Amino acid sequence: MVEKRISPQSSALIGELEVPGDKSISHRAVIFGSLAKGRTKIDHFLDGEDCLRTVDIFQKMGVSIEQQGETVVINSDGADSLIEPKEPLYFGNSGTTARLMIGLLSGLPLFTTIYGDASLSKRPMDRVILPLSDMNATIFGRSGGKLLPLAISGKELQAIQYTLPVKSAQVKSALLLAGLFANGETIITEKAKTRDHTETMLGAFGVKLNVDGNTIRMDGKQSLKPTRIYVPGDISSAAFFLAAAAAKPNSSLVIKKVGLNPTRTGIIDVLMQMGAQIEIRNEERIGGELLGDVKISSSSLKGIEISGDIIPRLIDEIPIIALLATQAKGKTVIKDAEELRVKETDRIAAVVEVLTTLGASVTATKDGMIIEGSQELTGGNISAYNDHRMAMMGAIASFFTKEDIIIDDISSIAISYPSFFEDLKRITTN
Ligand SMILES: O=C(O)C1=C[C@@H](OP(=O)(O)O)[C@@H](O)[C@H](O)C1
Ligand SMILES: C=C(OP(=O)(O)O)C(=O)O
Repeated sequence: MVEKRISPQSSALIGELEVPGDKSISHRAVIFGSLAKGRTKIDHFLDGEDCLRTVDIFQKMGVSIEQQGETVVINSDGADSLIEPKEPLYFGNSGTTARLMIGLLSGLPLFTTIYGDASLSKRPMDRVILPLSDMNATIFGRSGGKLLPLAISGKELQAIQYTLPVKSAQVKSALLLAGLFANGETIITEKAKTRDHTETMLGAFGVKLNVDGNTIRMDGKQSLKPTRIYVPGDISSAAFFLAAAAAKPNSSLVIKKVGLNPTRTGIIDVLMQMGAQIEIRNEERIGGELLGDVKISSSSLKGIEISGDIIPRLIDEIPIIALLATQAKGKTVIKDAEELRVKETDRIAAVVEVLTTLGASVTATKDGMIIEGSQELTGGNISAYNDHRMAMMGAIASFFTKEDIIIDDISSIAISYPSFFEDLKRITTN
């Protein structure tokens, strides 16, 4: 446990910053690089705990991966060369590693057992196991096959046509990874578009797939060709500073080379709708992914309703959006976000608890929350619930409190943003 006391921050957020690489893209780069025969180099990789779990798993299956900070070099003999790990594979806190790897391991001729930390062991895995079972996968798990630990007896799978009942890029990606090694054509339809990094990166690794609206079609038995990947800055990490700068008077901040994939920019749309001043500059596309510089200046903000198809485009940003809403004029209503209940912690309950402790008026609903605006925040003892996004939201709250904030444990921040406090220091003056 690493407790942290943060005094009220009077400084505005000023300057330029590049945030670490995108977590979702970093995971996928390691997975696809390990499946491709040859050398894949990844630049601006996220050196965070979740992505290091994915690296470790492929090393345990015999892939040569050299990782030094933000540079990763993978030399693989391809998917056929992966060896059966002698020990159970540990997925730590990472839902993305778990869901994607369950999909992949189901279709490879290996027996594996997998487990995670206390948080991951509570998160639902049946959302991937059920469609994989339809593909003929053999997976056994705790709690009637719903929870980790799992045992997977990988084998040849049969492609399926599937409409995702949950709006989840992890489920979509798990099925695409299983589909890569299956017989036949995998057809996946989503009700709302979720992050499409898997589809984009499969294309960069030479896999042929067809995306038509919300439907993806991909033939199985395709092989991947190695490539070079540049990982854009993680907009989900940038979101903490963008939100702080939007509301803290006299702020002017530029986040450079941040990922601007439209399936991830719900936070930019929300900030604009709330009245933030935002400019996007220097847009470019690398490896199919859009990135650019985002300039934000403080302004007076208003509360809005956030619901429907935008939710998957900002799902991980809801804790920081909720904090921001306490500083806007009027009410903010968040709906259709029941997925928050099955993240690292129940993020609806956690956000409401933390903001209430800080003196805000927030009500939980079954699929979101209602946040009153123009709230003066006090300070006090809060829990991070062992959840990186809750810990960073708590730290940013110090820009708006009158008293110190004491966060029970900030160690989870290393999951997605190990240099969070150093970066925060660079853009503030106190
Ligand atoms: O595919 C991914 O990389 C992710 C998808 C989202 O989860 P769901 O697929 O559960 O919505 C997101 O919350 C998570 O941080 C990363
Ligand atoms: C939900 C998250 O990640 P994961 O599902 O990979 O644990 C997150 O990073 O906010």
